[in-house]
Amino acid sequence: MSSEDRVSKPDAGMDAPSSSSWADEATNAADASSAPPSVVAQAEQDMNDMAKAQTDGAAGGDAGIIEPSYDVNVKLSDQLSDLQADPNDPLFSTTSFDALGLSDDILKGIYQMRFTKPSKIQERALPLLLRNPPTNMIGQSQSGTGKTAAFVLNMLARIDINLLQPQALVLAPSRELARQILGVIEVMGQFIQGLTVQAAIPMEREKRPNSFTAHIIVGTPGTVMDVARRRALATQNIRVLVLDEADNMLDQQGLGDQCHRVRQSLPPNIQIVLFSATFPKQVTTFAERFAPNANIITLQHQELTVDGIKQLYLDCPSEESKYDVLVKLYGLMTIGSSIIFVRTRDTALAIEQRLNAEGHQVACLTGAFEPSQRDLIIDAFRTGKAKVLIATNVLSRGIDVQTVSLVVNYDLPDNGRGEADPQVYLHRIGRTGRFGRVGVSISLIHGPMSFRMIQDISRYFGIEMTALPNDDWDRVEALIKRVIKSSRAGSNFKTGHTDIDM
Ligand SMILES: Nc1ncnc2c1ncn2[C@@H]1O[C@H](COP(=O)(O)OP(=O)(O)OP(=O)(O)O)[C@@H](O)[C@H]1O
Repeated sequence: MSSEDRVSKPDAGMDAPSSSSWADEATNAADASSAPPSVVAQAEQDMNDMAKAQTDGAAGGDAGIIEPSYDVNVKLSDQLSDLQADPNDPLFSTTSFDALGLSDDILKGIYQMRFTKPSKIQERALPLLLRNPPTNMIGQSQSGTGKTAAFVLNMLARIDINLLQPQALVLAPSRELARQILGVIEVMGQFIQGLTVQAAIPMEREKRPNSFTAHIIVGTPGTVMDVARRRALATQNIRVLVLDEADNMLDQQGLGDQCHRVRQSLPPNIQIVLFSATFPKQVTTFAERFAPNANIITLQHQELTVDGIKQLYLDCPSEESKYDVLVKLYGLMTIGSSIIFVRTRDTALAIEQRLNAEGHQVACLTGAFEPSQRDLIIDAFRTGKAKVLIATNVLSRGIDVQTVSLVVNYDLPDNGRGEADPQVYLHRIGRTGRFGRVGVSISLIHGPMSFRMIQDISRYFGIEMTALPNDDWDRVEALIKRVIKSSRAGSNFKTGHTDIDM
């Protein structure tokens, strides 16, 4: 397994957790997890309200058009303006981009992307990031709230365009995320004459550059470590280092060692910027050591979930029946785009083959594929050529495809010891509901272990998850369809907190 595969939890050849104890506890779990009628009725009411609000507020007319997410990707919307005017929303801000002291070329890039106002994290982080002398930052905000633009704008503002040397380096945990960030830099920096950006990610031998000389380098830690060691990357003028998904990057079980080695190859007094939606306690100390004396913007667990994402779970009668649920969900999954998260590469391949053999069209992306294959698959997903993607945790973080309206946790994320991994859960479901949009996540559970896991996740974030009825598929389908369809009917922004409050 290459280092770039190690996103949050390795997806390599592990078997799914054994559910042998299920037979004994089946009745309990089924009782405990089948939803009382009032919960289901409440869910139905909420989803009807949400769907109605979406349809009422929809501008209409863009159904079927799918744009690459890093291109011109934000539709101007009155609904978004409403969210950005709500002090309780993570997209709220009182300032404008104009007030941040950015150059005209950078501002043109921002407005070309149709960003009208900063989000909360952008409003709070940017003045601190841009201040001189540069200060380190550890920044946390909910998934899909615009952290990328915050660190990209800081880098663009700090580049000396006349110095043809790498000056800023971004590390991301997967090649897909590194390529996405590179795309954002290119679009945002398109009016800065002479700006160059280069990816340092695993490539087939014949495509590998001999040297990395662009102003901004975006890469995965293993490759960056390698090119720095081979002196193919001149590091002496690098003055900004960004770790996106920083908690994952500093995790000592994963990419931590490589990130530390990259850091050691850079000049001592550089600005270090760490961003993520999650900073679990065990990583905080590492983060503070990695980015000393940083300005810190953090959130409580309870503030982390995005309220535009309707979180559901379905108690399946058997492990095998989870597959049947996928088949039933297929029609809903193709209204927008969907990601099905599984635990292992083997499961991903097995489900892909079975669904395709049965006449459904699905794609699959895991760390087992060749780099060029991975690029083709994610690009097909971004442009809507592939609408349903089965993936391991390799895609759980950072991927921004605005058409994703449904995330399915076929297997719940676990920490390898049979316990839930709330952080990975949060990142996975955060692939939908981006920047004020609505989305649905459905976790398929079976047996007491996964029931306990979903309870632990719900307790961790202080949220109530909604159980779908497991004996009335027509009703489940109608409920989900209304939300997803309305989200494709026009601009799929949520229209206020009450739409989706439980
Ligand atoms: N100020 C803004 N106005 C409108 N749209 C924005 C703004 N800032 C960012 N966006 C859009 O919001 C989406 C989510 O942004 P981004 O991918 O940076 O989120 P994130 O906070 O990094 O999420 P994650 O934690 O999942 O990585 C992107 O499509 C981006 O173009």
